[in-house]
Amino acid sequence: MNETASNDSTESREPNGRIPTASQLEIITHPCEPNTLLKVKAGPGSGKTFTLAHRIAHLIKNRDIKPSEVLVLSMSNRAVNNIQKTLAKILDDQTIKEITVNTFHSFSSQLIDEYSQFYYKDYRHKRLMDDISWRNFSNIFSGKVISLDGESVKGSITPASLEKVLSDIKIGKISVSKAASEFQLNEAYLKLLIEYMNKNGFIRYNDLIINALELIQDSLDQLNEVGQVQLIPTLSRYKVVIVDEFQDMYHQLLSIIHSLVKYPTVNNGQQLKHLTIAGDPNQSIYEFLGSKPELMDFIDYDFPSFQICELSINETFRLTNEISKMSSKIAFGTDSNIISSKGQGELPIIRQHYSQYQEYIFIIEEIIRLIFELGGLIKPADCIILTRYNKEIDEISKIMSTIYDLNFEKLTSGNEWIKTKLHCFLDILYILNKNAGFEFSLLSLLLKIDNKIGNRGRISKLFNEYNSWMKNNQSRSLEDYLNEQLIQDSTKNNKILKLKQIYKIDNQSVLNKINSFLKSIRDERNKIFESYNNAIATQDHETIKNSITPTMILESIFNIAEALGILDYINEPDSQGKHKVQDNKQIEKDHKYILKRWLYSFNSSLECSFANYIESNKESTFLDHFLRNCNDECPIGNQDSIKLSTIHTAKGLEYPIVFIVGLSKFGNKSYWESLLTNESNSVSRDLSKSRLFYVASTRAQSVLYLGSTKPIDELSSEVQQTFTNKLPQLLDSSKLMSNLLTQLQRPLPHEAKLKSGLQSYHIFKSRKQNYCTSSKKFNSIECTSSASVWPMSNFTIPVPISTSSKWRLKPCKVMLKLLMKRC
Ligand SMILES: Nc1ncnc2c1ncn2[C@@H]1O[C@H](COP(=O)(O)OP(=O)(O)OP(=O)(O)O)[C@@H](O)[C@H]1O
Repeated sequence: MNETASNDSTESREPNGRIPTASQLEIITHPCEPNTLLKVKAGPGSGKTFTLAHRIAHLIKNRDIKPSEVLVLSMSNRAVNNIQKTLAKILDDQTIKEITVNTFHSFSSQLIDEYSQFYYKDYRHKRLMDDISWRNFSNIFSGKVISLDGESVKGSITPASLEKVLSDIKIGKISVSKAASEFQLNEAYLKLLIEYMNKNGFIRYNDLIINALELIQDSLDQLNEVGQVQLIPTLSRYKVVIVDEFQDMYHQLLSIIHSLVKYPTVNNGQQLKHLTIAGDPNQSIYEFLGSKPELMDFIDYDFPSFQICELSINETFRLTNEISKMSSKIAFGTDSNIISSKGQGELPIIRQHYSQYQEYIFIIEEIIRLIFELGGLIKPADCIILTRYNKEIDEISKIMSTIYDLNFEKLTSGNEWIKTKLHCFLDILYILNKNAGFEFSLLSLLLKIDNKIGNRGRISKLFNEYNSWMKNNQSRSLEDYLNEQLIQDSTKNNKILKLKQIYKIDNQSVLNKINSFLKSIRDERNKIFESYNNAIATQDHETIKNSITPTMILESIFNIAEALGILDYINEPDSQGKHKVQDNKQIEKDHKYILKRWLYSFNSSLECSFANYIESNKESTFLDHFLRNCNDECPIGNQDSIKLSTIHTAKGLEYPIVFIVGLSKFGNKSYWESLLTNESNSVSRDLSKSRLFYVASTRAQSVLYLGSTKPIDELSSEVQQTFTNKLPQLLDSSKLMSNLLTQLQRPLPHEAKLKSGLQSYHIFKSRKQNYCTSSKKFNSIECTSSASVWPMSNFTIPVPISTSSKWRLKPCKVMLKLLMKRC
């Protein structure tokens, strides 16, 4: 069914033809008076994001709302991108630029950056502490004697507890003195650490929301005290606040929505802003952060004086009837009341597997079959594999690279490399650019090059010495201190050198590393800024923008990392825990595959950020831009790679072909087993698991696969009615084919292409068979079929990893090769 409203809908029509339906149109055209709340509850694929984008356009075109008066917030960058993509189809570029569409965290971050200086005299530019920076901080400051501003105090606490203490103090859960007594800590030590963090502008990701809330409150307090308008201009400008993915809200985000809606609006008297929220309670999967499906109802209590209207959309544009029906039945035991605009498809597929490894192989080879058999109609990027944990993604990606040499891409909520060992690249760049808090980056890197027992104690000593030196050398940096010490060392007047005393281990080797590291920093800084200054002299905007490029940054990072001696650290696998006896060579190999993925992630992050930088009007260097935005700017994937994602990360996305990994590492049971057997009834159902399954299964546009440990006839009658265990024969199923073709908007390849695809698939199968039955080494065989037209043309037949020379190269060379290749 495609119930399309005729009159007003023509005005909301997109140039390429998507027209809002009647229920969508009711939401789009709903008024946006002050003191009103519009709640949109709708299921997966009903077009909530699509409808919100059209509503924004409608309010601007027909309701006298200026683009700059609209604030749109969501949880994830992906949701923000989706809204912007739809807006781009219906509004012009200039209008879109004036609308604020952002994630809660990024919005808060910009608010703090832009306005804190007006409200706090001694405000320092902030440095966002991601998880790894925070761990480094805890490692450096969690023990021994710390001396800050001349005071030396003793502290002794584990890094994990320190992290907890500081977070709890920050959110006001505990006072400093109470925390000190509870954790048996020196109160002065704790105070000094907090002061140090504030002085350097250190801020945790979650603190962004708290700080923004504080800023909003402080601006209102000033207004009350001073009695004159001291409002934050952006906030007082908004008249309409729109929140997508509302089912994911948790306490802090609700507080900020509350403050924003209640923030005074210029020329609007006492009236509060209009609020539109959209979400699906059945897709609430962030319980661990505090989100609850009921929040969509509880919001009414936050705005008692508001006129509230609730609307819904009962159709889905993503799911086939079969997938929609199965999802509701298996997840919640209910019939779906959603009508599919796509009509009939084929039943989802459930397959029995005997081990997790076997399931992974099945998935990969099924993707290969689908791509080959349809002559390249299906691209690798049309397929996504959904897992519960990142660990499973690592295992699948390892098999994909080692056995099949396939391209894959892991979807992450931010850029993956930031959460890995490559985080040290970020530290290098902070130092290179002398960003706020860069002395902390220096300490973090020093902790890595001196990796012997006692390194935390040595770093504390170094930090204390630097602080005493600072008494006579105000405002000079740790880098200056180290340089001064090393110059004295080279003049051999070194008996009294503090640095030498601290690093007396290792015959000078740490000192040498520090020395060459600092030199390389100076050299690379000169190179980069010389290029920038030369460009400034030309006064040509283009030349200035291109004066610091991703390639230059990569080269600098590489040179500095080499001088720092940090490549060993990057190339070394993480420790596997004492109890696991594992083959060391295997661990090393595994690490190299993962490292390859991280490097791609870093490289694409640079590329993506550079593209945004070139488009932006802001005056800054690319290095500045990258350091400010690398947490938020995530590259959009390419067509040649199969997608891998946890279910949480894939929320809000849709793919033609979806595989849900069924088997779990622990025990022989499928994680979903309670949903698939008669075990679960409406009373015993684990609703968090149900919602997670629902989110996973409703990502599928055409074909859905699920793994199980049991054969279909041993599963519940619901499973038997809503699934099949037969693999889809795409060319023989007209329903599935027409569904896929409409979905993909690509023509069916010619007969010849289909034929050669089939041929290639047979070659793949038979060579794989030979490989499996032969115990001899098998050399890499390129697929020599004439079908060189589709993306898998240079697909490599299984190669035992020992025969691959790719990773025998020196790791640093590999790194450089990979990094440069993509630039
Ligand atoms: N009126 C329409 N006509 C055609 N396609 C539509 C229409 N409305 C939405 N769609 C399409 O339906 C798909 C799902 O839309 P959208 O992502 O906005 O759904 P959603 O409700 O936000 O889903 P989820 O809750 O799963 O995140 C998109 O591909 C979108 O383009």
